[in-house]
Amino acid sequence: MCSLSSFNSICTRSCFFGCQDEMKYSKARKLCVRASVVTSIPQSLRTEEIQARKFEKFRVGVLGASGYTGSEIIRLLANHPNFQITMMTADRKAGQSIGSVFPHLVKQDLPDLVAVKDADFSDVDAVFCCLPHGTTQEIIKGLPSSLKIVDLSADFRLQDVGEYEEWYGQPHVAQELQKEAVYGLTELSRSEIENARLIANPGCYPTSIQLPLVPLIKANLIEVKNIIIDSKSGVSGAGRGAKEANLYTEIAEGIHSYGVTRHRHVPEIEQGLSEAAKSKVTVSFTPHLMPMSRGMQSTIYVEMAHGVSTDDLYQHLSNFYEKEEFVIMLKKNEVPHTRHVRGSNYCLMNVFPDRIPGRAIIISVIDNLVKGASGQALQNLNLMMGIPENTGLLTVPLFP
Ligand SMILES: NC(=O)C1=CN([C@@H]2O[C@H](COP(=O)(O)OP(=O)(O)OC[C@H]3O[C@@H](n4cnc5c(N)ncnc54)[C@H](OP(=O)(O)O)[C@@H]3O)[C@@H](O)[C@H]2O)C=CC1
Ligand SMILES: CC(=O)N[C@@H](CCC(=O)OP(=O)(O)O)C(=O)O
Repeated sequence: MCSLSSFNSICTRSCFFGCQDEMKYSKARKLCVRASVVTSIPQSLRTEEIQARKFEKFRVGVLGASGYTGSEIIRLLANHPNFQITMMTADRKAGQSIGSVFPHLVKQDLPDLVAVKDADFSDVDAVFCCLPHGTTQEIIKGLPSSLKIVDLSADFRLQDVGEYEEWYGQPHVAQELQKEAVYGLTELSRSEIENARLIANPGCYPTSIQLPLVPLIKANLIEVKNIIIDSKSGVSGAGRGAKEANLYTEIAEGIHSYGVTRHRHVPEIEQGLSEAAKSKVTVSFTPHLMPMSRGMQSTIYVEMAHGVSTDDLYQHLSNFYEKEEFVIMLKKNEVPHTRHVRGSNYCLMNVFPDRIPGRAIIISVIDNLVKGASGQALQNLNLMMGIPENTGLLTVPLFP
């Protein structure tokens, strides 16, 4: 018979099937889920909890289903074996069917969009909250305390409420919930996410930046001063709402910087890097808008610690992410392309030596709507519900 200690290393089908003895279900489930990065657990274990609750799947609500991240949640859940969308909300588009708002989703058998005030939260186990910041806190604070929530907005990402109020220019009206929220950068906080009720899903730029930098900072391989980050995003990052600045004529055939020195993601990036460094880290961060619908690249210029080479950075990141499903170090010298992650939950990265001795250039790419938003949100909800983290997320990128 297999023991708990043998589970700790790797969960294989054969070891699991031998393990029918006195092991506690929840502990086994957590260990298996952690190991699911390597291999998946048997369906029977996952469905046991669902069957015990007398319905086939966990019932999920999508708040803000008529927006871009909401529609990505719907797309990803279309083939998810354990989640069923039972409620979807919209604001201006309340009352409409999802097929009329998003024709590519017309074949999904889903309820019509309702206004949040008309949504029945007693009928769902978990919600994805895909609403604008500000609106989100107001709505989440009124939800039943039993609900699991993955919030894609920025409302619960900053631990320091004063910093939130300064950068977002509005008061925080759900400060108790802020204390409960867990920052959901999945690969870096698995155990906290598994036990969380409310996840603050990271911003797209902070995801692409922290995935390479946090492991390097924790290992003292790079200096934390003089970090320069140049990021580029597709236009879907700005949401579906009509804005003059996002018209085709304003975006096509050119690129431009925005939020120079004052983008709202600066405190979020600095919060994550400072926690890794255990000291205050400040960065130079400039985002750019690209004439593409989705995709994001961060090019990061760093100074290496004394005696450290780019090979050391490469080796450390390769080892750190070796067993991860979604974070991939490319072969040496291969350049990450946003086109190679479109529609997928992957983050591709690589490290290059700068011409200036002692400096390195790190490049990471994600799809802003997937690993930068809805894909990571689903990764987190899978973990929170005890489902293998990659479920519903093994979509192959769209190419070309
Ligand atoms: N787009 C991206 O790449 C990323 C976005 N995020 C964050 O995720 C959240 C959603 O983003 P995204 O999907 O792009 O945004 P969209 O603008 O595309 O969608 C917003 C959604 O919220 C609804 N909504 C707007 N105002 C209200 C309100 N007052 N009350 C209730 N519902 C409302 C809209 O309904 P209707 O359309 O019917 O008016 C729509 O369904 C935002 O907080 C964003 O910052 C995070 C990471 C990446
Ligand atoms: C291209 C574009 O406009 N991108 C958005 C970032 C999207 C995002 O992650 O926003 P939240 O932090 O608000 O969730 C922006 O720069 O505001």
